Amino acid sequence: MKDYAANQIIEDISLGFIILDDKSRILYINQFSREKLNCPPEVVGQSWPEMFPHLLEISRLTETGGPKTVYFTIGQESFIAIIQPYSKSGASLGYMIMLMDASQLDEVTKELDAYKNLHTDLKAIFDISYDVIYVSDGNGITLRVSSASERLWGYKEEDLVGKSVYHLEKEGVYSPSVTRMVLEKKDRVSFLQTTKTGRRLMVVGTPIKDEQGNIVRVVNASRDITEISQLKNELEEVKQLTEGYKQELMSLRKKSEAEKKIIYRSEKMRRLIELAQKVGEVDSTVLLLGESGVGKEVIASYIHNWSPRKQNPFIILNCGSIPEKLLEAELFGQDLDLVGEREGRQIGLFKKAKEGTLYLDEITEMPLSIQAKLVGILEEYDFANQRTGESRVRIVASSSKNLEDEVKAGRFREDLYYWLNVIPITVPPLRERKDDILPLILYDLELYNKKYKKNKQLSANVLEKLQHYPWPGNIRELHNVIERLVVTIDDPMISLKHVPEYIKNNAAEIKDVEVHRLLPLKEAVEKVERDLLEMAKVRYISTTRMAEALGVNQSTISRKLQQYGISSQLEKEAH
Ligand SMILES: Nc1ncnc2c1ncn2[C@@H]1O[C@H](COP(=O)(O)OP(=O)(O)OP(=O)(O)O)[C@@H](O)[C@H]1O
Repeated sequence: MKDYAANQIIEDISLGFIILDDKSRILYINQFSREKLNCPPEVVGQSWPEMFPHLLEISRLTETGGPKTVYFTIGQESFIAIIQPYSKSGASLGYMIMLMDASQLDEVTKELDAYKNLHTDLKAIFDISYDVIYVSDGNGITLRVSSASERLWGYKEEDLVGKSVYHLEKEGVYSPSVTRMVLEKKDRVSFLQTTKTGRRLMVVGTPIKDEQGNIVRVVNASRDITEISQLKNELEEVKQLTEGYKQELMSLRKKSEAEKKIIYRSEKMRRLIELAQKVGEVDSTVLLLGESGVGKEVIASYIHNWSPRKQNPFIILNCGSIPEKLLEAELFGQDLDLVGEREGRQIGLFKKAKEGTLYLDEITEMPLSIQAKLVGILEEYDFANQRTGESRVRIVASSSKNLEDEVKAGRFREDLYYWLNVIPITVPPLRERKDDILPLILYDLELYNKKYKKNKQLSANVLEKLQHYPWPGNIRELHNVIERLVVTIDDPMISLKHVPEYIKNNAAEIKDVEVHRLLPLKEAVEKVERDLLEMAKVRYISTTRMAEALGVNQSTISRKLQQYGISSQLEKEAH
């Protein structure tokens, strides 16, 4: 084992080992060398330069003395030879040559070349980049800066490399330092920055972390958006101007429409209009409730036109008709990524409505995520208002659903409900203010006659039917029915036969007192009494209930039922 060790190892290892004497004769050559150099069997004692004339390089080196390293190839293989002279007491005794397979080194060399190329490419990118690319280490020491730094900040790469970003920030080279912020936040940071040279930059700083999560590099890219920003501002100004004109036009049109169009005669509506006028004078948030088509939007517009805000925009946003993402963008603004959340918000409708009124129609249709953001804005407004007393957009919201039910069902945020429910106004359905029906019909008849250049009349019977119909779609339905009659009927006089069946059938159900001919008063009163009792009998199960509905006492009902010979069975049940 002992003997084996020294000789055999040298013989067997994958390294070449050759010893030459001072005359360059081969004294020893191991297995690896013999194989790789294709030696003939009798090689020991032969002259190295004669045996291997193709390895002249090595022969020549052996003549020059000191240790040398040579790179050479034989066929497809490449080798490195280290030539080491050996001597004793100053006299040269010969040379030792070590041979190594250089194929592995080839790989390393290739990789090194690839890195060199990559470095050249990166440097080129760095230097031609329009953005400033800024690389620092985990301690904030500047490692590299692209040449755009001179154009954007007025500092060359050599002014910055090697310096701490904390120091450069203090010196005011840039402020704030995005690297510092990334190192503090340990996360990506982006913001807008104006440089000392007046450039507007969009800065994005990204941490590069090692496997343990430690920041090893911070890479920042700062893009010059001065021109874009100027263009954007100009565009925004133009947009605002256009929006302003549009709103002005709209509100002018709306104003005249609203003033013309609020048709009413009922006491309920008179009181509601009075309330709307009072509400118009203050800034409180209004919640308009009522069935679809009752005129909530008309009232909202009336409130706006009655308010000191009437010169400012009245903006309507139907929360149910726009997809969620678009609704969010409409309300709070777009380009959140580009301009940052706060600026983004201000471009939305809240900014557009300025000191006007924002009408949020069908507020219950607003997705919960947007409701949350709206609450945030209302809180901000409230805070700003308390602080500065500054007047902001006034919010009028509407709902045709019962908001409390929506809150209970978890579809509407309770806090938003309280924010909005400051002044609730319920617009009653048309069937609860029948006095308004006739003026509305006559108004529409005139409107559509004019619009379609017709001269239609409605017969007394038709007017009567229409007044007795419950109008589940309220004023919107009434508009549609009158428009359809005016457009589709050829006869100049629209009579009952032209009225849709569903109207006639439903109108009959809620018949009021009808008089078709002159008759003695006593007889008429009796007829009405009988009809009323018949109707009440169908609807109520006891004479007590009937008495309540007809506003008399129960004994009167019993007596009258007897008088007119109407079922006495009911009376018995009632007792
Ligand atoms: N008092 C009124 N006089 C004349 N027209 C009216 C009146 N009230 C409402 N209208 C008209 O009826 C239609 C429906 O009104 P509006 O859109 O204001 O109802 P709404 O309650 O807001 O409906 P929705 O809940 O479906 O949005 C509109 O064309 C409106 O101009």
